[in-house]
Amino acid sequence: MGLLMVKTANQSVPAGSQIALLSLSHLSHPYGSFDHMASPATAAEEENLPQVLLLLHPAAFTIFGEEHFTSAKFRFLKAYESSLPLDEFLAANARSVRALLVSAATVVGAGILDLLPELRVIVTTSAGLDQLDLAECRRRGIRIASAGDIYSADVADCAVGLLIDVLRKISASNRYVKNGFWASKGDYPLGSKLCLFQLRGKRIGIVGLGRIGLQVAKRLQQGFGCTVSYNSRKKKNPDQVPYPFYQDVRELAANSDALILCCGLTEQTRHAVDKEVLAALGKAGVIVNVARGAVVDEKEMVRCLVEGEIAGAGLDVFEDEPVVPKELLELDNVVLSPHSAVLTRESMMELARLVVGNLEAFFSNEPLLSEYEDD
Ligand SMILES: O=CC(=O)O
Repeated sequence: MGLLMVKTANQSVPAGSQIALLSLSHLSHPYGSFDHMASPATAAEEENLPQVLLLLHPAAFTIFGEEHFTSAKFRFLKAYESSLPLDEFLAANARSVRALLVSAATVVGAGILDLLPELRVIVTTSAGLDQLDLAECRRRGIRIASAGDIYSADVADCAVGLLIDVLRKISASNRYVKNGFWASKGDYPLGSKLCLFQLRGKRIGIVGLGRIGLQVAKRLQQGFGCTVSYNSRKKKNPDQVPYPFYQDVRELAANSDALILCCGLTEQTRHAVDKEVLAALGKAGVIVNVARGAVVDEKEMVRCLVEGEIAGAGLDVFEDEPVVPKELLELDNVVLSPHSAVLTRESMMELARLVVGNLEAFFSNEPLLSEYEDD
């Protein structure tokens, strides 16, 4: 058994016998010390450890520091260290791998799973699971451990930050001052298009009231005096979640000043925010997306922003990352971040612990720490 490391996204990846698939693209920062990690086994001991197949961007993993993922209970099988194409590597080296470590950028479909017949667990560094073929995993009895709740507060903070920035034009004003325009052109222009909006009292529509959505709701209601409504797969128990529920995203948009997208990407939520929803949100409406780019029909959203059919957008995610529609780069009513809502030093440190903890639990036949369960 073992962990297999595989390259992701635009990179070719070799395949093997014991692989954990992981794309640690969001671990590429210095995150400090990891005193919690077990001391590495000796070379001889390590040879006998189960392998975890690691499918990830090798540079990201190296920069993050492999030492943070050390365990006396497993070792990584790094597909990217092989010159073989991924499928050949997997076929030759990973057939007995039972655990796979991946990230949000590592697409795992039936093709890869076919090459890993012994695979029993996928540990992903992501909260979202849209990169995994969940139905295939279920069918094959492969368990999944995600980042669970680790990022929720950070993503909620980011969503609120993006909303405030769009309404108050913080980034745009920052550019204005730094470009020397305050001195050369006078006060920041507050014409009809560039006006600043108040956050207090705004009607917030949250799409996806899970762990992240609930934290966004709490921040905006309790901290900023906003009213909150939501759309979700199912209506929540009103005793626990008192916010008004809208079954239809279009109706939610029609009753909101800002729509904040916090849902997972599924066949049901793909392009859930379409032309009609954007029209319902209207000229004074703002979109904030910390979910997945494809939850919005991006082309339509860009058109609405350019033509002033919605007021602004705060976007951490895009349909074709890292490609960002060039029209958005010009707009002062649009604030962009590079899918970095989860990236804090603290959450990355917690993530390393969780990843190692999940894999150790798996190899010790103990319950996973953050197992995903279908509902
Ligand atoms: O977007 C990031 C994640 O799903 O973890």
